[in-house]
Amino acid sequence: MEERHRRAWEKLALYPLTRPRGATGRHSPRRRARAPTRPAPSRAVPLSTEPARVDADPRRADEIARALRLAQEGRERELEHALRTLGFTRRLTPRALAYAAEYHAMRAAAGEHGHAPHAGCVCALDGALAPALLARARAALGPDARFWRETGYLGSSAPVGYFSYVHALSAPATSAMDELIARVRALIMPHFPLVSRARYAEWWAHNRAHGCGHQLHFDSDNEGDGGVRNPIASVVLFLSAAGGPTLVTQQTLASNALAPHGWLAYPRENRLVAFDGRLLHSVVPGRAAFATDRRRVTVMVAFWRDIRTRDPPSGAGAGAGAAGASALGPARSFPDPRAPGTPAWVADFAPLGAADGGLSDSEGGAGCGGEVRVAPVVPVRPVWLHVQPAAEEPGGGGTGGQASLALPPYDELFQGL
Ligand SMILES: O=C(O)CCC(=O)C(=O)O
Ligand SMILES: [Fe+2]
Repeated sequence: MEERHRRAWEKLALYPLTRPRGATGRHSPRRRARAPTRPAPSRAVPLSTEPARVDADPRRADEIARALRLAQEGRERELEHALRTLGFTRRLTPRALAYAAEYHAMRAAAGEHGHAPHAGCVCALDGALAPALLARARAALGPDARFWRETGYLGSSAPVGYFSYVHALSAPATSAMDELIARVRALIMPHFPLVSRARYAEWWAHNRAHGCGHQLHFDSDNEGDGGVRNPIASVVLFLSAAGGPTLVTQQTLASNALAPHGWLAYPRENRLVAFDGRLLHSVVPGRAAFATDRRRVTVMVAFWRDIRTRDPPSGAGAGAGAAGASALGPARSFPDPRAPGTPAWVADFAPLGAADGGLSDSEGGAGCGGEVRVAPVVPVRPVWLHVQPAAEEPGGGGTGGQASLALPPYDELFQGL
């Protein structure tokens, strides 16, 4: 791979985000692969089902939004033309961008063979949290939870960047988030045994409009500053069933090629999707055909053997607002509910305790009520198609060829955002 391409892909990992509004990924726009053309997403909170705009140039953003519509509607020929004009050379397969409803996607996938097995890469489980813990998680982080406004994730005119909280796994559970983390960890341990060596969990959350996606990215410590480091495993826990699926590909930062294989995991309340923390992943923008006013709310948990907690100098509060905004950032300690100045939302994370089925034993596994079931992930292969050069434009309705897997510059990939 050419060195400049390598650097662009590495920058991608320097990019963890909160993009409530923009729908980019865990990565701050200023660190995107091609910052001049992909600046900060608009601060406007997407409250509609409109796809998010992530391009600074409003005309280009409009054209990308139009291309997404073409992709979602299967208008291949117009799409190819639009993408060529925009300078994209590869595009996500219609399997992803025009994803079918989950049932149909599963049926279609079931008839195919030769997909990469997903074991060790990704797994999905339904019924992840016991009812009491799910209710607590929804009260604390559900679509209408005060967390979103108090932190400034939603409704704030001042930008709030990526922010996350770190919990030591050896410490006793003092919050519902500790209980959630213990539960999630116990559930994914059989699928990702290295998680048994994790000593910390980092969590963050997203609350997006249906049409908002999240760009392909690698989860990384401290937004990749000081070197990219991936977690052992990352988990997406759905608190609602809106928006597009999570796409996990087999590509890692060390890959010299685009991944041929990927998997789609569909949003469903209380579904957990866990994947190897090295893998490139994204959120596909929700299809207009399935539009809903409901929001796509997810809690992410990354498991780390080591991660440094990065607390601001004491005195700063833990929320947004005049005094507290500076306290938000990557890898903070979870606020102490008794500390002066702790924002009100922290109280929503009061622990359930064993009696309520929160953390019912040291593994958070037994007695949690409800049945946990393996949920489907839909294999996607190929992940990428070529945007045909003009001379080779297909006679119409072409599907584009499977893309050569040589790693192109990140910004040549059309992801619908
Ligand atoms: O919400 C999702 O499905 C995944 C989000 C994600 O990858 C992230 O926030 O790092
Ligand atoms: Fe991520």
